Amino acid sequence: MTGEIDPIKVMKQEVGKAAAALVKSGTIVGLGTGSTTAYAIEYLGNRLKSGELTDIQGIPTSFQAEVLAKKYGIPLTTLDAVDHIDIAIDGADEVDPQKNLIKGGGAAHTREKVVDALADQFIVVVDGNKLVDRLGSTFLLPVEVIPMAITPVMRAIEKLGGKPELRMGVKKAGPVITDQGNMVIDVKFDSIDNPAELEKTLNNIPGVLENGLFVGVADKVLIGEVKDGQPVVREM
Ligand SMILES: O=C(CO)[C@H](O)[C@H](O)COP(=O)(O)O
Repeated sequence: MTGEIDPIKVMKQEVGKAAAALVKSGTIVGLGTGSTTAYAIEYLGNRLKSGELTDIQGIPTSFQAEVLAKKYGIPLTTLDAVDHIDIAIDGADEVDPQKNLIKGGGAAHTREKVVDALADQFIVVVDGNKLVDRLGSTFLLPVEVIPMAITPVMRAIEKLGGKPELRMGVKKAGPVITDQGNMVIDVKFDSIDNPAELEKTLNNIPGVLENGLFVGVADKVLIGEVKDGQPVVREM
C-alpha cells in the first residue's frame, strides 16, 4: 500500500457523483453497468439513505447493476411495470464529438441500449480518457451473438472489413457469456466512417442480437478530469 491517489478512480467517482446528483425524487432511473456507473449507484444509495432523495425506482441494465442497487438500497422495478424511464446513467468505452458511443466493455450493451434509449434523459459518465475523434480508434466494437450463429456471423463481419475475435473469459475457461446467455465478438474496424449505418448493418446480420454502437442516444455527457491536481467534472 503506497497510499497514492489513483486519478482514474477519482475521475470516475466524481463524475458518478455528479450524475447521481441530477436524479430527482419520485423518478424511475436506468442503472447502467461498469465501474463508473457503480459510483453513481453508490451515491444514489447514499442520497436515499440520507433522506435527501426519496421514492426512486431503478431499472438495472445488468446483473452487476442489480447486485449494486440491492447493496445500496435502491428499490428496483422492471420495464413491464413502468411506462417510462425518467433518467438513465451509464458509462461508455468511447465517446465521439457528436456524443455517439461505443459501449459493451462489460458485455451489457444489449440491455443498456434498451434502457438508455427508453430514458427521457440519458446521461453518459466517462473519464477524459474515453474521448475520441472517431469511434473505433481505441476500443474494439462489441457485438452480442447467439451461440449457434458465432461462425457465420464472424464470416459476415469479415466480409464487411472487420476483424472479429471471440471475447474470452477472465478467471473462466472459454468465452464470456452475457446476462442473456449469448457470446460477444469484439471487432476491429480500420475506420468507422458512418456509425449509424454500421450499427444497422451489423444488427441486420442473422444471429446478431445487438452491437455496441449507440448513435444519437446520449443527451448529456459528463466528463471527469483532473486539472492542476484537482478533480473536475465538465459537460461535453
Ligand atoms: O458499456 C459498458 C458495459 O457493457 C460500460 O458502461 C463501459 O464498458 C464503461 O465501463 P467503465 O465505466 O468500467 O469504464
